[in-house]
Amino acid sequence: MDRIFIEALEVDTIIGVYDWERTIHQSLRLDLILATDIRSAAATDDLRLTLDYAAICQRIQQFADTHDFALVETFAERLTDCLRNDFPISWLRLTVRKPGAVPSAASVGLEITRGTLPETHGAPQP
Ligand SMILES: Nc1nc2c(c(=O)[nH]1)N=C([C@H](O)[C@@H](O)CO)CN2
Repeated sequence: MDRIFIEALEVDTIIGVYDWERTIHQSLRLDLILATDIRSAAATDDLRLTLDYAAICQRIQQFADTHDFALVETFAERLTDCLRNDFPISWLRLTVRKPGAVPSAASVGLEITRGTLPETHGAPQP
């Protein structure tokens, strides 16, 4: 299975559990890996036959603009549902980082993996 990736996408949103976080916008930094089969798009040179990473980035910022959550967990899970609903994504790995949330840490956040990899019959891959 081939994979399309998006690295270090910065999105602004309202996110956080504390009262002061409910009144400001903060940046999240996202990495995505999206499983797909690029062969038909490559054979025909046709964007419609692959996952359009620009359209996916645009959808992510639109999602961030129209939702506000307390937890990065909720943001990640709901964004994943949204992307899998709007694009033909059978499997994805999403990393969400919240820069500056813990000043003494280089980074905090989470990574989730959802869906199945067709050619591996659902077995997880690194
Ligand atoms: N597992 C999580 N822990 C924490 C979260 C979170 O979203 N998931 N959020 C916060 C605060 O909002 C923090 O980012 C503010 O600095 C604390 N812990």
